[in-house]
Amino acid sequence: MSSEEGLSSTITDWLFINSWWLLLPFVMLLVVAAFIVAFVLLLYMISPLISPKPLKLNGAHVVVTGGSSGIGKCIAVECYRQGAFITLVARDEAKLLQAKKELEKFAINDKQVVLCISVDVSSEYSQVESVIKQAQEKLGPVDMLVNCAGMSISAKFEEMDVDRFKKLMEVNYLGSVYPTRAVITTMKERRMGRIMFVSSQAGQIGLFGYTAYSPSKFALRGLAESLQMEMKPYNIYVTVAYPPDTDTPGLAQENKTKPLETKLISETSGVCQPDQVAKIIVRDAVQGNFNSSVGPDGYMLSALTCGMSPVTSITEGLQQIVTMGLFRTIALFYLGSFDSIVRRCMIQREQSKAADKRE
Ligand SMILES: NC(=O)C1=CN([C@@H]2O[C@H](COP(=O)(O)OP(=O)(O)OC[C@H]3O[C@@H](n4cnc5c(N)ncnc54)[C@H](OP(=O)(O)O)[C@@H]3O)[C@@H](O)[C@H]2O)C=CC1
Ligand SMILES: CCCCCCCCCCCCCCCC(=O)[C@@H](N)CO
Repeated sequence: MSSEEGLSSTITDWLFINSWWLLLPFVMLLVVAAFIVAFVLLLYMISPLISPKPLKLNGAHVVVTGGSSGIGKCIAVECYRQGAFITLVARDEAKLLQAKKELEKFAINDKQVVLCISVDVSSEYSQVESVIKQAQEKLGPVDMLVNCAGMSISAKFEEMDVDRFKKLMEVNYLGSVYPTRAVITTMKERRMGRIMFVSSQAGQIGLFGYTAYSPSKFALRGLAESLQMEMKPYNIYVTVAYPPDTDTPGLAQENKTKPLETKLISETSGVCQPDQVAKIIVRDAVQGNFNSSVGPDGYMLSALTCGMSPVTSITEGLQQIVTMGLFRTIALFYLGSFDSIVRRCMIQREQSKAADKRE
């Protein structure tokens, strides 16, 4: 007797039946059930991975807060070049008009319009709501909102003016909540739209000098994740962008007071040009990608910090699964080098203080 016959006779003995083939229907049922379970599991895994339909920028109405300078201006240019109608939002009217002039050089047809609105996005919700209403009356419902208005202050925690913590939260976080709140009802009704939040690499890792800035950028991620879960059934897609240092008036301003440690640590991922950053951000927003990063460091940081954030393509999900352990290993080296920068700067400061005393 072969071992197989031996096994089937043991099972049939145990079940008190005399022929193994009587088990066949049960075995088949089991196999079918297993297939159904596997299929349902696969559907669950695949369903969040289905990519949204890209947004057509030609003829779309795009609102860009912080659109009068730096990254925001370049995002506006990028959308305008693809045929969009643009509303620029910022406080300084002269800068807005200047940006409008620059944008208009890139028109691709004579119907395109650039509207300028002067408002502080962080002051009063009612004000923001009323200017968005004006913009919608003039250029139609908003198809894409880019929340780019923001500012950065870097300093050591104990040297940061206490009111700056509140200020950065107001401008960077609430200044993104208000415009979003003002456009979302119409987007839901139309069952379409894109919301973009411009965070920062400093919204993925906390760094020396960014105790006030980083939290305001981390907050955007929490907002974006929650909002995306609410908005997905309405075909509204949320994107969070995490740019590295980018050559803008905002960065020049920040550099005036930046601690040496922050400077040295930030140099790790270099300085990008705003038009390149804007191209990547606009491409990701059009595709409805939840995550938008720039450069190899940006790619690693995003894979490493993906957590429970939504996935928008099968390749993105697979890449995260495969690379996470490797990137964590690399990250440990980065963290080691940041620690050593901080230690070296501290020793240097103490030495120069001691030398000053001796003189
Ligand atoms: N440059 C960089 O290195 C990086 C920047 N970022 C983020 O990108 C965004 C843009 O940065 P960047 O281009 O450097 O900045 P800029 O300082 O060059 O531009 C900031 C824009 O936001 C507007 N703005 C600022 N505060 C307000 C407000 N309260 N209400 C309305 N508009 C406002 C400004 O106009 P006005 O002053 O007239 O209101 C301006 O148009 C920021 O959110 C920043 O945190 C992220 C990563 C890197
Ligand atoms: C595998 C792990 C890779 C880790 C890479 C780490 C790179 C750290 C560099 C951080 C740079 C922070 C830029 C902040 C820019 C900003 O928002 C302000 N300039 C705004 O003005």
